[in-house]
Amino acid sequence: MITTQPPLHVRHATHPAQILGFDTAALREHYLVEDLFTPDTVTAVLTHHDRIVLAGARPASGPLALGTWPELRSEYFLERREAGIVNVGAPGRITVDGAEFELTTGACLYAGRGAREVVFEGADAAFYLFSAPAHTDYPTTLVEPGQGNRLELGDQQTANRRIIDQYIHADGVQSCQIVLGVTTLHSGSTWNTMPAHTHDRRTECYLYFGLPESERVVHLLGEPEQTRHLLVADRQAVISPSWSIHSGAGTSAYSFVWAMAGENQAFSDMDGVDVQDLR
Ligand SMILES: O=C[C@H](O)[C@@H](O)CC(=O)C(=O)O
Ligand SMILES: [Zn+2]
Repeated sequence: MITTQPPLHVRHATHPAQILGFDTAALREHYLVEDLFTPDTVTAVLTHHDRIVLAGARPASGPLALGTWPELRSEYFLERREAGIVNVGAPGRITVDGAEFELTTGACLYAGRGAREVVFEGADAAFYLFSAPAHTDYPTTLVEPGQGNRLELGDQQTANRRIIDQYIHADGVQSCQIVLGVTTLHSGSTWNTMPAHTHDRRTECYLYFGLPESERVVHLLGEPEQTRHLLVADRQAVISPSWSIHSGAGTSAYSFVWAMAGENQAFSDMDGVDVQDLR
């Protein structure tokens, strides 16, 4: 069993006034998460925005165990936390306290508070984990790709035709805080989440995947009236504080895992912004 785990990268929360003075490097340092998927390693970032932990696990040459980090002051990672995990690589397996779950590409596993041992397997699997503090235990549950609640949004005319699969949400797999799903763009569409929105009660993170290596997503962030952008590659994540829009246009079609945590789980609790009001 491999348990390679570099130190937890801790990122402090930021105020919307700060982003106005950030140059490209500072924007990337605060909001972009690169290099989550190092072979035989669990890599993690803690953001103080809603105390979310983002992690990547790549069990390349054997089973890889999820450990904890000293900053969490916990005996094991899920002692006071829950996690939503999506496989963004080739099929693999996750074993949670002895129970085995096979995850095909795009499958989602909810691991509830109290699960002591989480082990990842699959030479070409790549597991993306989104975790938030939890106040009670909910059962560990697998959702096959496309088996959540499916929404068809957007239009080919506005280049934003996309499928939103909701997996962990109020009417689906139960959780304390996490709301999570996968959005997939139809071929020829480029825009996600346009018209854009904020939701002051939750932090949201996107993990882009299925994007060819030579392509990029131009991801918009910041307050709606003063936006900034990041150029994002495959398997990179973006942290959007509650005050930030989160929307992107790819140079080709792509998918992304969107996941939120905070005050409520109401998916429709968003403050929409008209396209012409963005700056
Ligand atoms: O709060 C919800 C999230 O931003 C995403 O679900 C939006 C999304 O996937 C999309 O519109 O493409
Ligand atoms: Zn959102």
